[in-house]
Amino acid sequence: MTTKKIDATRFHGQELIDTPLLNKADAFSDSERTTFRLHGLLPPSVETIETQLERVKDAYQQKTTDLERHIYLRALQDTNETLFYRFMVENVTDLMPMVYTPVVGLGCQKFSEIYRRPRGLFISYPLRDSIDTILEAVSDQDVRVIVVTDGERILGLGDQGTGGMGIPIGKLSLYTACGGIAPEYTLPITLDVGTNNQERLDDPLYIGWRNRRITGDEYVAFVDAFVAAVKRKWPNVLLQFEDFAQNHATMFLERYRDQLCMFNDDVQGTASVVVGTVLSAVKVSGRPLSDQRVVVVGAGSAGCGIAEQMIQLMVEDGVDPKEARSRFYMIDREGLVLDTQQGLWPFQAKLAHTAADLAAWPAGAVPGKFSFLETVKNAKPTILIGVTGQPDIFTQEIIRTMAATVERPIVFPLSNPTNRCEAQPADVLAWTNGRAIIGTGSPFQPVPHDGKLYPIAQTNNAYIFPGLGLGILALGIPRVSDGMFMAASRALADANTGGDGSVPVLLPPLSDIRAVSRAIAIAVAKAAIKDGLVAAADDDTIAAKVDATMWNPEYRDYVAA
Ligand SMILES: NC(=O)C1=CN([C@@H]2O[C@H](COP(=O)(O)OP(=O)(O)OC[C@H]3O[C@@H](n4cnc5c(N)ncnc54)[C@H](O)[C@@H]3O)[C@@H](O)[C@H]2O)C=CC1
Ligand SMILES: CC(=O)C(=O)O
Ligand SMILES: [Mg+2]
Repeated sequence: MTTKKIDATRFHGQELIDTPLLNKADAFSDSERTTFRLHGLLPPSVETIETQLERVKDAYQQKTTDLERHIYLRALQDTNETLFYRFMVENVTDLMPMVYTPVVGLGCQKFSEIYRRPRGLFISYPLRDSIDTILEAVSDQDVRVIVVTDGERILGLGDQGTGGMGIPIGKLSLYTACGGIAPEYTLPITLDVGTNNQERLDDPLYIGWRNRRITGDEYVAFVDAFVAAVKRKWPNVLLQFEDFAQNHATMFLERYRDQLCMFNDDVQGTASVVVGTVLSAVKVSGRPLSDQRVVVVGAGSAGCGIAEQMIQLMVEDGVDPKEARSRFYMIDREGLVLDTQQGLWPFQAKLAHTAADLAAWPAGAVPGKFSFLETVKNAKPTILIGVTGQPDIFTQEIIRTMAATVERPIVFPLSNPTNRCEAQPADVLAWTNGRAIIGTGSPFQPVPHDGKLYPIAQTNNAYIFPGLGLGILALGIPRVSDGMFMAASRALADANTGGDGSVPVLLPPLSDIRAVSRAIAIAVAKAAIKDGLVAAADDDTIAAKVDATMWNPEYRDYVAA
């Protein structure tokens, strides 16, 4: 039995109904209607949330396109958050694709067109001297988690300018639906520094700052000013960077990670979910981790983050650090990343191969280079990961070449949304006669093959950040360490039951995501204690703090403040 919570509010009448965090619509009780002067503003029937949900389900089922479903859910969120989250939590597998990838991608592309009412903060460059004042606009709110983007690399869809706001809103919806973080703690922010997307600039409906992106020192100074203002206003907040362009993601991570409680989801959250899923895939493959060779296609934020955490995993498994690094082959637009390549970012250079490493390989078609296919032929990877945003680059030839030398190829085309995925799971399974062990970034239906149904593991950072955030908030962890991500990966792998073994099952079902997030939160808390970030606590205390932090979407009784 849940205890009914009582909240005090100073809002009355229409203002109370118009506040999505507090609104209960016609579920306000008779006495609340009297206290808050709601009689007459609502029809006489007093309903339960269950009855309201029936109406929501009916309305949702009337929608005929995914974009309409997205708009409907966003409108519900902007009207009655408790009801929205109840609907989400009870139907997470079906609804997550509508508020998150893949449909949020379209939501970002059409953000200005479908814009209804504001949510979160838009901090535009022309207002750069007023950031503190802008943050004051939400000073009523107890902000504990911020997701911030500048909209430059939205999923695999490139620069969406202010439309990128769909991503912080979607990510924070998952913090609540999947991780149990109270919605009142969450704040989406878009840093509007312009856009280089000409279609957006030419669109009369575009709601952003109609300017090309500011760059260089001006841009960095603006982000610095934003982070400094956040620290002043909410010194203990968790700040998640999301969908920044490659040249900024790792740079800001290094710049701020010791200054406040922050992380970059595309670099670290992605690496963490990949490591968690790889741990399960390696079990299925029957080949020990120490014996795996990995080709990562897309040497960007996600790709290099994944490689670094996987190297760490191998090292923890007993492989010599240099040897572990040598097992990774990063492919970018020019083929295999080599140390002779001009213009590598430092995080790419650390993963580059030297000519000496590859002395045994026959020369490539282009002297001094190795194409993706040539690398697959020579390196004989057991694991292939795609994070390029380029659809279909895992061709039949690539997959068949890989599968010729490995019994159970582990193939993870991880780019989002669905139309940016590097390969169709059904093709990969067909090309490998059902031998491939597959993970994708966006959801795919299970694939029928040879009389069996193969589930496709949604290897998305959404399995990690809600639980990570829950652990951080529950214990008041002040910084985010690498150890916390590794603990999250291992907790994710531990939460996987593996099914009956007839087909690869790499991740627990999304329907269990709140329990998974709880387990991740506890593991993250223990890692933070181990890393000396917070005071020691026993297991029961940690679990109790995590449970006490988890918010459930149920109506509270209100009393006047
Ligand atoms: N499944 C998940 O949880 C996540 C998936 N992703 C996906 O990964 C993709 C990349 O994200 P980031 O690494 O942040 O972007 P990024 O821009 O930092 O990196 C992408 C890299 O791919 C390279 N690339 C582009 N075309 C290529 C080609 N044909 N061959 C080889 N390399 C090529 C680019 O040069 C760049 O270095 C996006 O589509 C994103 O949706 C990102 C984060 C999480
Ligand atoms: C999932 C995610 O963070 C991305 O595709 O960017
Ligand atoms: Mg992202």
